[in-house]
Amino acid sequence: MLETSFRRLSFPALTFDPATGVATLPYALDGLDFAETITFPTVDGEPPAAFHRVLELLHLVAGVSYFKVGAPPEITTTTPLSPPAAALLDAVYTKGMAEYAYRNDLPHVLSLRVSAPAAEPVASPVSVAGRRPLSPVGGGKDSIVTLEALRRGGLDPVPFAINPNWVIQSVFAASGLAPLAARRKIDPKLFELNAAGALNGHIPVTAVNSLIAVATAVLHGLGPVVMSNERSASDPNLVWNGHEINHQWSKGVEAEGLLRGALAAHAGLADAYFSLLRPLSELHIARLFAAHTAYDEVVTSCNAAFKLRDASARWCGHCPKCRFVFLAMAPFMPRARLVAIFGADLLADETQIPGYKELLGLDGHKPFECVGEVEESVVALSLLRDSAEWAGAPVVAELAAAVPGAAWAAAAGSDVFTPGGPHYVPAAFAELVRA
Ligand SMILES: CC(=O)N[C@H]1[C@@H](OP(=O)(O)OP(=O)(O)OC[C@H]2O[C@@H](n3ccc(=O)[nH]c3=O)[C@H](O)[C@@H]2O)O[C@H](CO)[C@@H](O)[C@@H]1O[C@H](C)C(=O)N[C@@H](C)C(=O)N[C@@H](CCC(=O)O)C(=O)O
Ligand SMILES: Nc1ncnc2c1ncn2[C@@H]1O[C@H](COP(=O)(O)OP(=O)(O)OP(=O)(O)O)[C@@H](O)[C@H]1O
Repeated sequence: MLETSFRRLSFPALTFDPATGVATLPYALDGLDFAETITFPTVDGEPPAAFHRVLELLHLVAGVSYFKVGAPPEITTTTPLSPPAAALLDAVYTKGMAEYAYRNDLPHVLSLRVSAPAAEPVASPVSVAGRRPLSPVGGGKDSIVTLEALRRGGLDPVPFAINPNWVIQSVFAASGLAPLAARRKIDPKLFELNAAGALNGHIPVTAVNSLIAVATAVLHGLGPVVMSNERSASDPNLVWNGHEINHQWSKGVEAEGLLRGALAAHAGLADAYFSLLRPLSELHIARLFAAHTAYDEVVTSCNAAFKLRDASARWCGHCPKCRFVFLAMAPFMPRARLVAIFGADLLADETQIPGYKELLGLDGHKPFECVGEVEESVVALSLLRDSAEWAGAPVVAELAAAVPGAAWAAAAGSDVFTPGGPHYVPAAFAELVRA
């Protein structure tokens, strides 16, 4: 039984104006019309054919924001799709929308299919691996580690962001590299509908950002888009009705493989997208970040700083991501430096204990946030328990007493500092984050 009266999401033709760089992506949810605009940094001349093909994928993927107003059972496009492109779309609307389906109790979303005419995949995709990489910057520690690794490897990366706020602009400035930026404007009608109580929820935003980044790279004749998505992004938060629910699905390795396949088959682009940090744990990335002090005054991983409205200035200090990143960085930097970065000492604040218990697997499930695995939190705590600087911090002391012996034993044998797991990092890049 469907809980929605909407029948179909469809995709009227998109347009692109090379003079202004504006792509207009229209959507129709039964009688409701929406249009999202993306303003790309312009270049002289006509864009390559591959750019239009990437825009087609972007148009279809970015429809998730409008789909979620009604969760219609039909999603229909007239754009012909080869099997790899269709596989990406099906997964984005089901696995990418799984948290939305779970929270709104809409199980039909988990088995939707995107209806499209069939197409043949591009026969011989062309590799872009040898060109300058585009390095998306999210304002947090991960993309700083990637940017600096690419720079150290002599690859001359171009930093890139969508709607860079002051945090991201400050990261650009601290890097000293010349960036590119795109503007994304969601149809304001969506916010009016949300305010009026429409269905709402999480969307796989990294899939949208990734395709905007690839389109920008193609437009500017650049090479691979090098993401900063870590190993634990692939792990689900929970299982519901037999389906994995992963808040970070479009940051995970399955989405990465599907996007690569769709870019090759639909746009003829090989090696156009990968995550440099995929083999690494969050804790490992935090250790690498500690070597870069130039970003301390600006680095911000807290999602509250990236809201479209009422964003916090930097770290809010009371969300799961703030708690996790504080814990992950603490073993690798002096306490005074960490407190200066966050503007607070979260491990001295006993009100944080219930939130830390969730991260340590002592309560509830892994929060719907970008946080590492329980094992990473336990390993970080074990390092702090043995540290002269941190062992006496009230939160460390109380948590250390609460963690059971079996968890300490698992942490002792943990592989969190051993790169591993499935990844798409090309051989030429693999050594960059080993140092
Ligand atoms: C910043 C944030 O975490 N936002 C999530 C939050 O939305 P909120 O209403 O608090 O603020 P806004 O982000 O300003 O959104 C306003 C409304 O607009 C909708 N919307 C936004 C972006 C978009 O691309 N499409 C949209 O429809 C949004 O739904 C709001 O109604 O809660 C929302 C509901 O759960 C989340 O959808 C918002 O998440 C943003 C899309 C976002 O950018 N989140 C990332 C920080 C994020 O969660 N990243 C994940 C990776 C997820 C993935 O698979 O890619 C992570 O890093 O773990
Ligand atoms: N506004 C944006 N523009 C371009 N890329 C973005 C943007 N926001 C996030 N990203 C990219 O999406 C991926 C996931 O973002 P995420 O927020 O996890 O990374 P981060 O900000 O680098 O680090 P942290 O995990 O510490 O917040 C990263 O590759 C990041 O560079």
